[in-house]
Amino acid sequence: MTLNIGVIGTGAIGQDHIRRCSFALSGARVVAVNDINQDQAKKVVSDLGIAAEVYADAHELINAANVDAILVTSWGPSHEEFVLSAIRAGKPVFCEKPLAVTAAGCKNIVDAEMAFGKRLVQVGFMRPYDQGYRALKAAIDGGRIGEPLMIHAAHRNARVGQAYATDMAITDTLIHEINVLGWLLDDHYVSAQVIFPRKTSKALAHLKDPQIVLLETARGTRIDVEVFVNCQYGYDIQCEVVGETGIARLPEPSSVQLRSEAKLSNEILVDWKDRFIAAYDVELQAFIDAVVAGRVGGPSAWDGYTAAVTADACVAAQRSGKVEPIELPERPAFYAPA
Ligand SMILES: NC(=O)c1ccc[n+]([C@@H]2O[C@H](COP(=O)([O-])OP(=O)(O)OC[C@H]3O[C@@H](n4cnc5c(N)ncnc54)[C@H](O)[C@@H]3O)[C@@H](O)[C@H]2O)c1
Ligand SMILES: O[C@H]1[C@H](O)[C@@H](O)[C@H](O)[C@@H](O)[C@H]1O
Repeated sequence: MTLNIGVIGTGAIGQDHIRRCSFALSGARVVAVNDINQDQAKKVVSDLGIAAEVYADAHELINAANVDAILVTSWGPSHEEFVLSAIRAGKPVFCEKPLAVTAAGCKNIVDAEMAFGKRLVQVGFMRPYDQGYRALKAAIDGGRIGEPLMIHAAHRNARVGQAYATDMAITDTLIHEINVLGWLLDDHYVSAQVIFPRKTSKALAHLKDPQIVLLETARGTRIDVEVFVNCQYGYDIQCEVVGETGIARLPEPSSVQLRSEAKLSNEILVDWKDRFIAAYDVELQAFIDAVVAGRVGGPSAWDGYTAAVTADACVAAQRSGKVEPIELPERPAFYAPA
């Protein structure tokens, strides 16, 4: 069976996912697209040369008889509406992060999915599909470094645009660490604090950059994450786990090591699309395969919700300067790992 996919949002990652569903992955094709910028949606379809219908209305796309599953890749604030609409239609939906821009919005999705009675939602947290993070988790779970005590992490973007605000360092950027570090440790967060070091002159006036986020997990592991979104030099993701008997470090993406002009050097990537290209392929192929097999797996709406609750506490910590508690409700049996 070929899965017929409808895509809402044909911006940067929407185009990337349409391309991979159409040309890189197997078992699916994109038959419908929508964007509030209809000209852009039309251009994407024509540039890629795919036979997809351009819908003026996202809800019509969701309910179209020939659309089996939905990808939501529009702006964050529109995600909740489209995911709820997909659940109402009983269709599997892959939603890019964030699942919704508020914890309350994510909870609405969790409630709707539980009321439907079957998992339909996969959230686009791709890092657990990255080979490097998987190797790191295998080292931790295999007891190679003893119990994890601390994590030192960094999430650096070369630069961000005018629309990027101080709280987006949490809701748009740190959200990946919130997800992947919880998954790495199989633990959840109990408190957050945010510290603002000296501000870089490369950030726009309204943005506090860099930031250091301190997280504490239920088992007492302490995590520091440097979020630095105008670092200039590249897209750089670092993660070092300090355990009782050793240290495990996220591998660098592979690149040719050059000995040239009296220098030993490796290239650093600059674009998130390249850094996680394989992880995006694996996560979307997993979604397609699962839906074809009649189920949905991967990061769940509950994962999206708990990430949002944690992010809310971090944003509160940005504003208060204090250590903010994180209170998570018990995970419902509905979302127990398979
Ligand atoms: N997993 C990742 O690593 C990753 C990477 C990039 C972006 N994202 C997420 O993907 C989403 C999109 O990001 P992007 O970088 O592609 O942004 P973008 O601005 O390039 O594209 C967003 C698109 O959504 C469209 N849009 C906005 N509101 C809409 C609506 N109501 N209905 C239909 N279309 C609408 C816009 O016109 C635009 O074309 C964001 O939530 C972002 O956080 C995730
Ligand atoms: O939407 C993007 C994307 O999620 C990237 O992975 C992250 O590094 C950026 O900070 C964020 O703006």
